[in-house]
Parts: sequence; C-alpha cells; structure tokens
Amino acid sequence: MTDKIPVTVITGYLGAGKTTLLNRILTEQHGRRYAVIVNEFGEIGIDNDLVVGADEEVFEMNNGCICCTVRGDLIRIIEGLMRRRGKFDAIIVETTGLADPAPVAQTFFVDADVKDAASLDAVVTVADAKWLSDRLKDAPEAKTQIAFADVVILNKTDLVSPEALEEVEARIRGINPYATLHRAVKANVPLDAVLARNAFDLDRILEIEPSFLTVEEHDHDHHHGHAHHERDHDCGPGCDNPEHHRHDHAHDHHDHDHGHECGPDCGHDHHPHDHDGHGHLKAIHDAEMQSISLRHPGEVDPERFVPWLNELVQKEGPDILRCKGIVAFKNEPRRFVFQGVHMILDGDLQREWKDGEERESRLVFIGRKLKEDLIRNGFETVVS
Ligand SMILES: Nc1nc2c(ncn2[C@@H]2O[C@H](COP(=O)(O)OP(=O)(O)OP(=O)(O)O)[C@@H](O)[C@H]2O)c(=O)[nH]1
Repeated sequence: MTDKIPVTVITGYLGAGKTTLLNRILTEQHGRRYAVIVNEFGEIGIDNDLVVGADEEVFEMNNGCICCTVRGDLIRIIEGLMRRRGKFDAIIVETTGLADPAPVAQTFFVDADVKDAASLDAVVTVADAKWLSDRLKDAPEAKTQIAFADVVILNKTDLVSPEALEEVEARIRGINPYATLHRAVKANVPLDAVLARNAFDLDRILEIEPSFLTVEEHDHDHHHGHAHHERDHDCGPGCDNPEHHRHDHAHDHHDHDHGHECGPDCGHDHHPHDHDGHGHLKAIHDAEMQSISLRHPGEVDPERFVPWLNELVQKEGPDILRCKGIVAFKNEPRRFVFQGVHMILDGDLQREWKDGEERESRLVFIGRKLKEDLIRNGFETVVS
C-alpha cells in the first residue's frame, strides 16, 4: 500500500460546503501538491472557476450524473494523472452534491490499473448543520453520503443553536457511528482531520481512535465470528452488472423517515436529549440506515469465512453501502483487513499481529435495511 497515491473523496449535499473545504485545502500551506478532480452536475464548469490555487491542476468531469459515468471518466483521468507521477502527492475528488459516492469509491477497488496506482484514503462528507436534518428526510443521497463517510465535517455550525447542533450530530451518529465527526464553520477543520487519514487502514484508525468499531447501541453482544481473507468480487472494469451501478435512489424516493420524528415528548432512546453520561448525545436511530458490528474473540477459518462473506455481499450488496473488517485467520501471522462497497470487496493481509495483541475479528456493515439476523447468524455459524 505504500507508494500508492492517496485519494480523498469529498462528498456532501448541494451547498454543504464542499468547494469551501476544497479551497481551504488548496490554499493552506501544507507543502503538498494536489491534483483535483471535480465532478459537476450540469454542463458548465462553474466549480472549476471557484477553485483557487495556482499550482493545482483541476480536471472536470462534466458528463452529468457521476453515478453513470464515473468509472470510465475517473479511470481515464487517474490513468492520465499517473503518467505524470511525481508532479503531485495526492488526489482529491470533489463529487457533485447529488452523487452516490459508491461508484467513486468502487473505482479504487475495481480497476486493476487504478488499484495499483492509487488508494482511497478517505471519504469525507461535508454536511450542512442547518439543513441536513431536512435533507435526511427527503433526499436519499444525503443519507447515503453520511453513511459512506469516514470523516464527517459538520459545517455551517454558525447557523444553528447548540441544541440543534446536538440533534443533527445525533442524527449523523444514528446513520454512521463510525465516522470521525468535526464541527466546522466555513470548513475550518485542521487539514490532517481530512487528508492523509488512511481511513481505510483500520489499524491506523484503531490506533488513533480505539473506539472505532465499537458501537454501544449496536454491539449487542460479542458475536462469534471469524472474518477473513478474501480476495473480492472483482468484477473487472467491464462489469455490466446493473446491481453494481445501482442507483440507490430507486427504492428510496418514498423514504421519509417515518417513525423517528418523535418530538420533544418522546421517551425513546433516540431522543435528542438523551445523553450517554459523557455529555454526548446518543445516536438518533435511523429507520432506514443502520450499522451492524460483529466481533469474534479468536481465530477464524478462512475456508469458511471467505465464502460466507463473498456470498453475503453478493446477495445483500445492494443494501450494504460499506463494510470493513479486521480478521484473525487461523495459522496466519498477519491481520486480514477488508473493505467493501456494495458487492465489491477488497482485502489483503496486512501487518502481523503484535505480541500480546488479542487475535480477534471485528466486522462492520453499514447499509439500508440490513438483514441483521441473517448477517449475525451467518457469522455465528461460520465462526462456531
Ligand atoms: N454561514 C455559513 N456559510 C457557509 C459556510 N460554509 C460555506 N458557506 C457558504 O455556503 C455556500 C455553499 O458553499 P460551497 O462550498 O459552494 O458548497 P458546495 O457543497 O461546494 O456546493 P455545491 O457545489 O453547490 O454542491 C457558499 O455561499 C459558502 O460561502 C459556513 O460554515 N457558514
């Protein structure tokens, strides 16, 4: 993974502050050179003109919906960039506000040339503190973008009251308890909160944020399971499987989060005023999006685990937005680390387990209407 160019994908709903964040990145003195890929919804390259920074190269993808064209376009642009290696240190992709981040993220797992040259560093989602709660009700893209995030920048905090801010934060947590969340005004986050995160390197995340993969509300018990070794469903760049290009909107237009607008009198756990004892609001559970974490203390048989995982993501992939895991394989000194987007999985053996480190397996699935029993029971069976 070492000499691959890190790629940061910036997503977020229309007007949330993506360009503001990008400009901040490009104008700050960080000594790094970025190649920027901007996707726009529409014909005219306005964003390009708004992006400042003389040294950066900006490539536009004006082919309309990123969901449909992203693979080809992105692959072509990245391949072009690779011919100029050495001229930049990292790549930033700013997606349109209406984009499903899945095809963008998948590009870095699927195309062999891209995969060899670049690695997805993190998906950063910019959220508008004032409007996100409303968009979560009527815009499935907004929810998907939150679910996808490794890092959430909760921007425009100057426009809301502290209470409203707590509430929107709790909503974000309800959708994606795993992302790192930063509050911001004009996207004023420290750049190392956004860049060079290596967010997909779970080892690193766990070192920085030991609680990652630990979700109180969902971590019902320590499920046994082995996670493991797998080499993905690499469909290849020519894959035409419509499921792999699925527009999640298709099934979501009527999702309006019924059932979770409990109001101030609600006594449920997801109530905004429900603190966890540490001054933090608990997650407000989302009716539609959920996350499941699985844990198995001990080793896992890759011969059983890998086929299970492959089959699971193949069948349930349309509903699984993201999955990640670290697995202890039997007779394997190294940790197996995987991540996936819908039905595309990628994984490899990374560093060795350290002396004294507990060999355990941890998996996380984030998605829409996940079949929790099926996933938990399947994992139990595989690791038993
Ligand atoms: N009050 C306030 N306004 C902000 C903040 N951050 C950005 N804005 C403004 O919000 C508007 C949209 O910001 P952009 O950075 O263009 O948002 P975007 O996500 O790139 O927008 P699209 O490209 O349309 O999706 C601009 O007018 C910004 O100046 C903030 O923290 N507070």
